Amino acid sequence: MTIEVEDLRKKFAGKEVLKGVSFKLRSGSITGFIGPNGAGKTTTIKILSGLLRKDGGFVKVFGEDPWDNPKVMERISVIFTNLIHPQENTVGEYLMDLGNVYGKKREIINYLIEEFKLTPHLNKRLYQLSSGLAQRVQLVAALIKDVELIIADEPTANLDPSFRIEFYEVVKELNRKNGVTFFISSHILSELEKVITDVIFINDGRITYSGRMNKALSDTEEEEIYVMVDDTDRALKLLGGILEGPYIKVKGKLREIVDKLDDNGIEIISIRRFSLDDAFKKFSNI
Ligand SMILES: Nc1ncnc2c1ncn2[C@@H]1O[C@H](COP(=O)(O)OP(=O)(O)OP(=O)(O)O)[C@@H](O)[C@H]1O
Repeated sequence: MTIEVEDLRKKFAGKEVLKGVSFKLRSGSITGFIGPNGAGKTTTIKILSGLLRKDGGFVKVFGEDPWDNPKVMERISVIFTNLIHPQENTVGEYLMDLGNVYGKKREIINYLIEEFKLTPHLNKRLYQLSSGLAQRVQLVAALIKDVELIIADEPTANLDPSFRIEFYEVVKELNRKNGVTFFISSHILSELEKVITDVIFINDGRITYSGRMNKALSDTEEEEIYVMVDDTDRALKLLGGILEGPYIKVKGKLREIVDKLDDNGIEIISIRRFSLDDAFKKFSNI
C-alpha cells in the first residue's frame, strides 16, 4: 500500500481540523483528493509530506511515518501551489542540479523544459517567477525525480488552460508507462474527472468517501440521470424523480429514459449523467 492513514488527527490552536481521517491509497491509482475550502486537504498533504507533525493517529507512506523517517521522501515528489525551493538559483541551475542528483539524462531534462516551455526562462532566478511559471518549474522538478508517488496540492491552480491540459497528459503518461501513483487535490473537478481512477472526499476533517471513481459516481445499481425537458410537469409524472434546479434527477438507464420521453413527445433540452460535481455535493453535504 502506497499510503495508509488511520484515525489521523491535527489541531491548530486547540481547534481540531483533522478529526480522525482514515484512508488507503491504492498503488498505481490516480486518486483525486476532494473537499470544500478548509476541509483539511492541505493539512493532510503536509503531514503526508513530513512537513507537519500529526497530533494523533497513524500515517504510513511506503511503510514509514514521513515525520520520523524523512528519507522516505526520496521516493516521493510533492507539488504545492507555491514554490518552496532555494530561491536564489536560476531555473536552469535548479533543474540541472536536480537532474544530477537524480541521475537523469540531459536529454530528458531538456525534453521536459521544452514541453513546459521553460527555455526562455532558464536564466531567471526562482524568486523572480510569476506563480504560473513557478508552478511549471515545480512540475518539471517533480518529473525529474524518478519517484513512485507524486502528491500534488492544487497543482494546476496557477496554470493557464494549455498547461493544465499538458500537466494531466503527463500525469496519465507517467501513470501508464512508469506506474507512478498520484494523489492530487484540486477544485477543478471537470479536469480531475477525466483522469482519476479513484477518489477520496473529505469534509470538515473527516473522510466521507474513499474508493473507485465509478463507484463514487453510481453507488446504486441504476445510474442517476439529470434531464432538462420542454415540459417538466409531464416528464416528472412520467419518470418520477425529483426536481433539482432546472433538471429532473431520476434513477434509471439513459437509453430507456430517452426512449420514454421521445415516445411521449417530450423534447430533451439537456441530459447528463451524475458527475464528479454531483458527487462532491453529495459527499460534502451541500
Ligand atoms: N497553520 C495554521 N494555523 C491555524 N489554522 C490552520 C493552519 N493551517 C490550516 N488551518 C486551518 O485548518 C483548516 C483546514 O485547512 P486546510 O488548509 O487543510 O484546508 P483545505 O481543505 O486545504 O482548504 P482549501 O481548499 O481552501 O485549500 C482550516 O480551517 C484552516 O483555517
